[in-house]
Amino acid sequence: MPGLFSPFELKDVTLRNRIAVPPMCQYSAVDGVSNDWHRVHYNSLARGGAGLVIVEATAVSPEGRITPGCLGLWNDEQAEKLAQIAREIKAAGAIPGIQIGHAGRKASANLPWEGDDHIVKTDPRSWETLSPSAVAFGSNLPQVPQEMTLADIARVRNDFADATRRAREAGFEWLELHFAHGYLAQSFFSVHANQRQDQYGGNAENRGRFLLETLDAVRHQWPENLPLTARFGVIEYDGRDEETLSEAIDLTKKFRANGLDLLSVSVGFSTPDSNIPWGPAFLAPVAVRVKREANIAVASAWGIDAPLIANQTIEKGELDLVMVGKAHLANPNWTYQAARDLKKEQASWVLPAPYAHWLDRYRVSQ
Ligand SMILES: Cc1cc2c(cc1C)N(C[C@H](O)[C@H](O)[C@H](O)COP(=O)(O)O)c1[nH]c(=O)[nH]c(=O)c1N2
Ligand SMILES: CC(=O)[C@H]1CCCN(Cc2ccccc2)C1
Repeated sequence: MPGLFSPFELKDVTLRNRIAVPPMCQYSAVDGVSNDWHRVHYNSLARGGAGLVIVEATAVSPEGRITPGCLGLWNDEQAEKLAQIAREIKAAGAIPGIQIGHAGRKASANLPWEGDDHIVKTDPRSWETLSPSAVAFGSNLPQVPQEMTLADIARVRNDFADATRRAREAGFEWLELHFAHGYLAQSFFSVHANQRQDQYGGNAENRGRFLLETLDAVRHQWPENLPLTARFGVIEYDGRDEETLSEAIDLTKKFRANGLDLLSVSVGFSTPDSNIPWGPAFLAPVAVRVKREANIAVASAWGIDAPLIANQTIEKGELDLVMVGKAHLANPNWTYQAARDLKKEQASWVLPAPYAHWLDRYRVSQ
């Protein structure tokens, strides 16, 4: 059986295969509440056969959203609606995951297809953004954020803990902290964004403090028997990569010692002046290095959407989980297609009976 279709056990959770749908914002919420768009979207992905479906970046507070269309988990109405999605993902045979985060200085932005830039301050939809320091990201996100006070830091940390409790009560079985992509937690770790002089800034230990403290607050709310994971930007492609990677691996070892079960390895996106080597599976070698040096289970994404390559990364023991993003937007049944490409004929292994029964028996086309 191809490694890609072998089960994956982590704590008390077993994924039916090594394929995950990573979080992908839908920018379709109102006041952070999910609706039928999200229900149909996540149901179709779960029915497509992936082992794990992670609900998109869900903000721990209103100002933590990237755009006004982002999901939130700061109130009970949002949690109730998301609970239905968690139930439906599970009913389709996938594990329901959710990513929680805070957008930091990248918040208060227009939808990607409506500019992907900061909402002008005179627009009533805009809000003040927060970050470790009053340093703007730049480029399409020029707004200078407010430097967080120690009280702000404590509040946001508690928001993460509250959102974790709601995620658990909503029935999610896999939690991913958004510590990547230039958002708030990544900004604390970033030398570009964090110029604080207090215990949250300066050396790598201080720049990792917010992430570790948040992990600790979350761990006390999340069940010991369910996977607690984080997506973390371990490299910026900003000319400082060896240092960033080394610091990131050290911090990942601390994450693991403090209860993290898996790291979803990603890019920092902390500066517009980066030189990302876009290409098929470009990040896989970095993920392998994190896995080996930090000795933690890893998932990775970024162009790992050719079944043969995806299968290879699992069979060579490089990755534990492959995250297939945009390819799932093009084809929610990507997992079934991968099973066919890898000559794993039994569709019933990846599709629900109403589809698989007929595909197993009466497929006339190739
Ligand atoms: C529309 C959309 C929306 C999102 C994303 C991407 C896209 C295309 N990505 C990144 C995504 O999870 C994945 O890491 C990248 O797309 C790279 O993987 P692929 O090359 O697409 O398989 C993303 N990542 C994340 O950690 N949280 C998120 O909510 C989102 N949202
Ligand atoms: C929320 C989040 O992490 C997402 C939002 C959309 C852009 N994502 C990052 C991305 C950059 C380039 C291509 C695809 C994805 C990050």
